[in-house]
Amino acid sequence: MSMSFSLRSESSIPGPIVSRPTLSSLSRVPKNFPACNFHRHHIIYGDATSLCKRFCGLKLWILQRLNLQPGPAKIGTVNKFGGIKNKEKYRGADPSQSALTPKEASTLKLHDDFTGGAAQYSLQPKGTYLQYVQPPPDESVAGLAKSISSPRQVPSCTFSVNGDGKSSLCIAVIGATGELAKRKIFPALFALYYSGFLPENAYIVGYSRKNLTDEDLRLMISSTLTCRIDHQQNCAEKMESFLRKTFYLYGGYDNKEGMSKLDARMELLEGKSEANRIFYLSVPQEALVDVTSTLAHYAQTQKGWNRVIIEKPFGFDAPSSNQLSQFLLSKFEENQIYRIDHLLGRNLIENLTVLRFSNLVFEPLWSRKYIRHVQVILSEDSVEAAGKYFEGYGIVRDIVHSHILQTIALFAMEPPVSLDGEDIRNEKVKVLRSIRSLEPNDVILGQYKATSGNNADLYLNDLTPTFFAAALFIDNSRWDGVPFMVRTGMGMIKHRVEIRIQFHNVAGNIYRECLGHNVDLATNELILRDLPDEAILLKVNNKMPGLGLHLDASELNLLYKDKYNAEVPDSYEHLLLDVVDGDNHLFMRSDELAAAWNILNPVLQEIDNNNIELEVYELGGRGPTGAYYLWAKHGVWWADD
Ligand SMILES: NC(=O)C1=CN([C@@H]2O[C@H](COP(=O)(O)OP(=O)(O)OC[C@H]3O[C@@H](n4cnc5c(N)ncnc54)[C@H](OP(=O)(O)O)[C@@H]3O)[C@@H](O)[C@H]2O)C=CC1
Ligand SMILES: O=C1O[C@H](COP(=O)(O)O)[C@@H](O)[C@H](O)[C@H]1O
Repeated sequence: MSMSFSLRSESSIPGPIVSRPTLSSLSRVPKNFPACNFHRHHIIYGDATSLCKRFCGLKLWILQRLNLQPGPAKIGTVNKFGGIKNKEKYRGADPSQSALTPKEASTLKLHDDFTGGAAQYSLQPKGTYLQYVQPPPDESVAGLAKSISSPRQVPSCTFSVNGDGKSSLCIAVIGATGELAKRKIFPALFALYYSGFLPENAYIVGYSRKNLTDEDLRLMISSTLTCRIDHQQNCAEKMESFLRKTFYLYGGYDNKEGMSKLDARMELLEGKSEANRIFYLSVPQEALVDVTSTLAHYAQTQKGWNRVIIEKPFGFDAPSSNQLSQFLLSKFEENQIYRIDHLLGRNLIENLTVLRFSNLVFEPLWSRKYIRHVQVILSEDSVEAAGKYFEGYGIVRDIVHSHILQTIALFAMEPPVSLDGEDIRNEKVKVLRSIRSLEPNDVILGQYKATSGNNADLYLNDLTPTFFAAALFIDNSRWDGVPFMVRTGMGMIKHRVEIRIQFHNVAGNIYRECLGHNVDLATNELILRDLPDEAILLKVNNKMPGLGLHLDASELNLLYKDKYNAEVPDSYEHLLLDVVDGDNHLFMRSDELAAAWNILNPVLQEIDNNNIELEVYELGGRGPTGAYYLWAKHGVWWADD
């Protein structure tokens, strides 16, 4: 039997606007929204040598690159926007090498410098309009253009240069030709633009090494922009205007010419008013050091704040990650750095804190006194990620280090002083530092079995785990002795993301005769589910109707799709908006990163030294049987898939 209950708030929520009822969004909901006032705030079938080249080589390479960089030279001081105040200093000593001022840019024929000889702009006398002239087709993009499905032509356009005194926002997507940019970043930016979450004077500038034009980029991304089912009004128009605000520049990642061109282009768009910039570094790790150093010196604005988004993986292990962090911190202030793990942009994650800290009924139960164990489950039915950087990294580095440990930190932290990002990060890092280093015998690692019928991409080296299960313990007074059972894998039976909290039995239960050996009846369980079907479920006992006394374990069920008639925004959208807002609570700070590596280090060392055998499991199955034994060892019963 299942019961449903509805968590209706006092004021009913108006229609489609409610795209993201989360903590961090409350400060930006439209005025008519009834909200409270927050302070915003492989097994290898190949040879081991090539494996080692790939596996260890990258790590060494990164370290070498890091060591080769010139010493720390953080330039300028950070202003209240997190931006660097003294631009002259970070531009470098030779003024003749510095980037163009808007004035210089306005007199420049942008023909070659800005578009690789493809597009032309001309500045009108008063400096308010640039005329964009459609470039002739460029052979270099013929292949790319062919690959574009149903391109939406954007006509030649004019755009207004920001001259109205309002602050502007330029979002530079570095690695703009990549998969991530195409599939996730540009669509998320469009969704934010569509919903009015980007400032009026927002511009998007794609940057990469390929010789493309503005128009090429627009064609490329236009096939991936979509409007939500519940947000369809003026969709085509909005796409067009978004594309008009989108530009492309090509250049190297390691030279100041490229980054200075980027800076000049953004200055031209920004005009004279306050200008803020976000740099989304959607490039492989190999390119990160080059990009960040030149970007820090040549592409930051001094007319507002600069924020840098760094993609996973965040290093390879503790030493490489620490070095990378030190390097980044020699170029940027901590509060400028946003390390993104898009899985943390899910509704479930934000709900962890909302549920706990905005209800009276959960927080008092949130400790070892009432909670027997917690299960954190993230299984993917797909193996899509296997072809990417995943090989050589594996699931521990890819998913456990950031996503799982961050989830546990948010779940288990003490109440933060406020919703301010730093207050939350202060609490998260305490949890991470209290988590006991993982003992290899408390860990089950597995790898899905690729068979001859499978795509070659699925074959991984034998040091790449695709399944991880472990019991983690937080050695602090709140959580002492409570096992946090983690299970995450690829190529599993079901796509499932949930947190299950099982409570202790009722002491001296006067209904024990009615419970028998039914564990469901003996235990209350709170399930926070993201996939499939986002829901909050609470298992409680109740009396079945009728004569006699029969207890039934029922679920109080808040099923999101029934309750909210709104599409859940993509997690990139959520997190990008957080960056725009300067809300960094879902992004890992350097000390969190280091603490997380310390937990995993013993296991990573065993994997890297080839001391742990990966248990092979069938694709589409339930994963290694060892995980069931591990669960049993800790007295936890397996929540079935
Ligand atoms: N895709 C995903 O789902 C996920 C991605 N990530 C992270 O985001 C990054 C970007 O992802 P994705 O777009 O899929 O990656 P890509 O491999 O597609 O790289 C993105 C762009 O970076 C440039 N690039 C590629 N290799 C190099 C290199 N060796 N040196 C310099 N530039 C290079 C290319 O642009 P050009 O040649 O035009 O300069 C490419 O288009 C990944 O490396 C990873 O770190 C993290 C989690 C998931
Ligand atoms: O960050 C990652 O996420 C994907 C899963 O993302 P989703 O949005 O498709 O659920 C995962 O496959 C990949 O390994 C990881 O790096």
